[in-house]
Amino acid sequence: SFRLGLQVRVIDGEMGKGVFADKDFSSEGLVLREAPLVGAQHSRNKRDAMVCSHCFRYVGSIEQQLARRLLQNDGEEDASDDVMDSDGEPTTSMDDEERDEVGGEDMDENDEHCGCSGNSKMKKALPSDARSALARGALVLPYSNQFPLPPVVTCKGGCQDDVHCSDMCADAAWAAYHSLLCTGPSSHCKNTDALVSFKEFADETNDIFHIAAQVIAGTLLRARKLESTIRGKHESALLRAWEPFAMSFKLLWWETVALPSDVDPVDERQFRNQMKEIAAQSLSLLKSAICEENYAPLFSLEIYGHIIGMFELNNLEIVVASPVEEYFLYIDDLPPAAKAEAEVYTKPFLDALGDDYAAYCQGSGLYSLQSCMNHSCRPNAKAFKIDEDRDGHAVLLTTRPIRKGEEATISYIHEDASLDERRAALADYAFVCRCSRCLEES
Ligand SMILES: C[S@@+](CC[C@H](N)C(=O)[O-])C[C@H]1O[C@@H](n2cnc3c(N)ncnc32)[C@H](O)[C@@H]1O
Repeated sequence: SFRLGLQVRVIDGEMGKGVFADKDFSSEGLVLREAPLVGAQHSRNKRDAMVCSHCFRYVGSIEQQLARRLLQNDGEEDASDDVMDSDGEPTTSMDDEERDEVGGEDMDENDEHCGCSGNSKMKKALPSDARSALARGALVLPYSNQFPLPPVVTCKGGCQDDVHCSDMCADAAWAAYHSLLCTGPSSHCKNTDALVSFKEFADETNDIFHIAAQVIAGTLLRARKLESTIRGKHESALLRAWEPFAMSFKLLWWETVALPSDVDPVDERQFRNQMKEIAAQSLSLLKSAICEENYAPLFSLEIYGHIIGMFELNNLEIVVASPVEEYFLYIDDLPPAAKAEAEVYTKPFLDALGDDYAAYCQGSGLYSLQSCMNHSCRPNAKAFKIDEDRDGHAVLLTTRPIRKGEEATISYIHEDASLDERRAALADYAFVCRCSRCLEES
C-alpha cells in the first residue's frame, strides 16, 4: 500500500487502525482500485447475470445471457422467502450503504429505462419459436456482436455452480479456494454431499456463509502449501495462512448483528441464540465437507462467528454494469429505420424480460485496504463504482483533497442527517462515532 500512496496505521486502542495518505491526493481523484480478497455473487442474482465467479466479468454472449435469464427462470420461485436476505440481512453491513455508494450511480443511470418496450413492467411470454432458438443456441440477435464478451470457461472440477472468463481465472479460483468448494466430479473436497447441503443451506439462510467458506478453504489451502516451507507445526502454517484476513476488524457475528426492526427487544437473546444456531448448522456441514484434522482449529464456531462478523462489518457491495441492458439501450438509440428492423427480433425478448432487462450483477466482497478504512460523517473519500468497471474491483475516489499524513475516511451511512439519526444508523456497526463533526455537534 506504500506504493499506492496509502498506509495502514494504528490510531489508538479504541479506534484501532485506519488508512492514511502517504502523499497528497487532489479532489475528485482516483485513490485506489482494488480487487476483492474474497467475494461472491448473490445466489439469487445468478439467474440475472452469468459472470466469472472469480473476477465478476460478464461471460458468453448477449444471447447466452438472455438464455440464462429467460430459460433458467422457468418454474423457479422468487427466493424472497429466505430466512435472511441473500445479501446477509437481517444483519446490517456496509452493503446497505454501498448499495447506494458503489451501485448508486449505475442505478441512477439505469433509471433511463429503455423506452422501446412500452409498458415494460408487464412481462410477456416469449414466443415459442424465439424460446426454441434460444434453447438450441441458434439465436443471433442484430448488433449483439457490438457487445463481445469472453467465452464461457467451465469449472475445472466439473461443477455447474461456477463459470469463468478465462483459464487464468479458472486456475486462480481453483488454486485459491474452489478445489475444496467444487461440487463437481473432480472436486478435492472429501464429502461432496455435505458440501451440496452446505451450499443449499447458505442459499436458504445467508449468502455470507458462501464467502466464509472461501475464507476457510483459502486459509486451509495456503496453510497446506506453507507447511512444506515453514519449519514447525500446523499451527504456524495456519497462522501465516490467516494473515490476509488478520488485518480486518472482527466481532462475533451473532453478538453484533443489528436486531431487525420486527424483533421485539425483549426477545433479543433468543434472536442472537438463533443466529448462533444457524451459524453452527452451517459450520457443521462445512466441517463434514472439508475439515482436516491438522487444521481443526480453523473450524471452531468462534472463528466462524468472527469470519462472518468480519464480513458483515467490512464488506462492500460488488456491482457490475450489465451488457444486456446496454444492448437494449443501444437498439433503442438506433436511427428509426434500423431500430424498427432490429426490434422485430429484439422486442419479444425485451417484453419477456420486462423491467428485469436492467438487472445487473450483484454480490459482496471483502477488500483488504478498504476494510481498514474508518467512517467519518465528514468523509474525504468515497467507495464508488465507475461505469468503465467491468469487473469486481472497488474504486475509491477523493471527494476533496487529502493531504499527506491525513486519514482517508469514507461514510458508512448517509451522512446528510442529524446527529441523532447518524448515531442510530451507526449503532448497526456497533460503535459511537468519534469523527470531528460528531465531536463538534455533540
Ligand atoms: C471497517 S472497520 C475500520 C477499521 C478499524 N478501525 C480497524 O481497526 O480494523 C470499522 C470499525 O472501526 C471503528 N471505527 C470506524 N470509524 C469509526 C469512527 N468514526 N468512530 C469510532 N470508531 C470507528 C469501529 O470499531 C468500527 O466497527
